[in-house]
Amino acid sequence: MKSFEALWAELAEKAETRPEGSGTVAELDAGVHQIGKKLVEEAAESWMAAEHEGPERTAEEISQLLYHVQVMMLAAGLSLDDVYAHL
Ligand SMILES: N=c1c2ncn([C@@H]3O[C@H](COP(=O)(O)OP(=O)(O)OP(=O)(O)O)[C@@H](O)[C@H]3O)c2ncn1[C@@H]1O[C@H](COP(=O)(O)O)[C@@H](O)[C@H]1O
Repeated sequence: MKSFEALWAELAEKAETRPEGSGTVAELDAGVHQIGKKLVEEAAESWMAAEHEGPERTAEEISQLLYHVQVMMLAAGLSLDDVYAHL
């Protein structure tokens, strides 16, 4: 099982090393506008799953939302601490 911090470490390394075939690298190259659309889409899908589809689908959609949050953080040049400072 992967934690939020472990996923962050993995994505930050991919952003740095830009391996071939990485969806994260492709998303970062697509830019903040495209990442924002995915973020909103996954937020809406999380909401719909919570309202209509049960806990397992909701967890799946929220995991995708967390992934896109991290991609947006990378695109915005933020660190975990930059965000944690506001929690
Ligand atoms: N956790 C994720 C992750 N969550 C979501 N996504 C992406 O977000 C997309 C989800 O968008 P969609 O809603 O269109 O997907 P869908 O297939 O229609 O699924 P549903 O929403 O309908 O359930 C997926 O197809 C992936 O491209 C993710 N892409 C990658 N990761 C992890 O990130 C790491 C790095 O991945 P790469 O950069 O691709 O190597 C790996 O550990 C991956 O497991």
